[in-house]
Amino acid sequence: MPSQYVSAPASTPSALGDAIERLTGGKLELPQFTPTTVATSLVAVVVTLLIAEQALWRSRKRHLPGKNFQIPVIGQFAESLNPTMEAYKRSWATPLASVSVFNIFIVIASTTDYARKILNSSSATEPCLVRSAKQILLPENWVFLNGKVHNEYRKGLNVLFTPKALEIYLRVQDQIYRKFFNSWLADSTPGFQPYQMKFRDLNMMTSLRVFCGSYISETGAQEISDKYWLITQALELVNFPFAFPGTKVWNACKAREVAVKHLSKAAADSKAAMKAGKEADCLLDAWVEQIIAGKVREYSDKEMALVLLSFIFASQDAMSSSITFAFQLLADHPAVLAKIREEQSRVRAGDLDSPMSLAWLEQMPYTNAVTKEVLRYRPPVIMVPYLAKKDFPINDEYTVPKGTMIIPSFWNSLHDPEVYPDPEDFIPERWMPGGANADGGDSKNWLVFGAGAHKCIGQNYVYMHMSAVIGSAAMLMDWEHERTPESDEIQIIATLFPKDGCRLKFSRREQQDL
Ligand code: HEM
Repeated sequence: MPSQYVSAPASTPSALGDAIERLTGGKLELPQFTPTTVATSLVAVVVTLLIAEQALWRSRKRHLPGKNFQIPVIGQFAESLNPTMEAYKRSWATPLASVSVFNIFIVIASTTDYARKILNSSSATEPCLVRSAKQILLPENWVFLNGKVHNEYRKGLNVLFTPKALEIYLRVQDQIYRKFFNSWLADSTPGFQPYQMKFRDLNMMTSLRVFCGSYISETGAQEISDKYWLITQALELVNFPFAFPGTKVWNACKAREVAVKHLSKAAADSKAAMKAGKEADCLLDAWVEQIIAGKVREYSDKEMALVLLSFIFASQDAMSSSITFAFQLLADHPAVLAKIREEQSRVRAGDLDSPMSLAWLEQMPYTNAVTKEVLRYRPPVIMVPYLAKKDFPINDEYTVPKGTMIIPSFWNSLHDPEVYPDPEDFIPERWMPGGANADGGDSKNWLVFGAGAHKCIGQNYVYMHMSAVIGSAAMLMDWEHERTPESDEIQIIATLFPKDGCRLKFSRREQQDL
């Protein structure tokens, strides 16, 4: 049997030497590796790579607007670190634009038709969120599923947003709002304070209590809320590529570990309580109720925790942004606030103690119109990064190359004067009978929640949350806004916020004002 390994014949070196000598006439001259030749070769390699990089950029971008040359290696990384509305608006000035960051080729699409085409082409595109999202949310999280398996998973989660479930959440929400309102009213700090982070806290506590009821302790909820900011900070369009200790992504992963620990325990506790016959009073309970009834399949504690994490991840920044702008805009538009109060007084008929209900909300078209207008005027999510899974012909002239990050952007659609007259003005009346958008239906420009298979699953909860918080605040409190030169400037921290942090002062509304 031949051996598996064969040694080289002992004669090989001398045979090779003989052959070389015959070929070179005995004069073999090896190149001289002087420092100069090494340096010259290195320069040649680097220059070739740099030319190739620029050539690749040009070949991908073709005729699309974008810089003619990119900064080697990093491209437009510096700009992506501190995104500004002015820079974004420049990139939305043409229907398609192109940028490159760390050689990630990015196409930005800013018309309604292109945005819809990208969001609805699930065979060619899929959400890629920002690159850090997979590290933070964990690759097995359902939000990274696509196609049929994503649809199936999502169907199972729809039970969490039925009117019956939303009614339960509304009761929880009202308690949290009142707790926060009271703490703001009790704050004796003189003058105005930035409220953006306080709205964030309100929103995080509302989410945690709506999702987990009392299965998370006060300290646990506070711990998640405090650490969650680290996750937001890591959501840059392009992060430093490695999650080394101390980097934003590393800190965010640590924050996620804490959150998942608390959320998994909450899921286990809800299962035990519901089996023991408890009445559902939070999202986890509503979910377990459906599981026990056999209407949806079993989910492990970790799986439920990751779904809740995805909800917090998807909602926290966007909701905080909208609530911040709602308070600022209402202070700046006292006539709008007065109309909300008039509607609230009428529907509540003087009852300020009962929590808001879905039936009440349905009778508050003006408050709901304000919610819609806040979302349109300052859409929290101005773009969603998608990935071209294959070459994707976006129009007859241009095919987005496979592997491109392709970003549908929503600002232009929501500020389109053809659809929303005077788009730069805050006009809730446009959604009321007789107004330009009175049909209230989602026109094709209404991209606040995206479109297609991954359209926001929480949108009904968003409308309800916004209208409930605005309505209750309007009845219970007065507030003033300190306008600064930066009040109308927009800062982008994953979503949009007023640059000065929204400086407000709250006071209790006297009974005779009601
Ligand atoms: C003002 C608040 C919110 C805004 C503006 C918003 C907007 C969006 C947008 C634009 C998308 C991407 C859609 C697409 O790719 O086409 C999205 C996805 C998503 N949103 Fe929201 N969202 C908000 C609040 C919420 C809330 C409160 C929840 C959960 C309770 C939530 C859960 C999700 C989830 C899970 C996804 C991914 C859905 C999927 O991949 O199937 N969002 N949202």
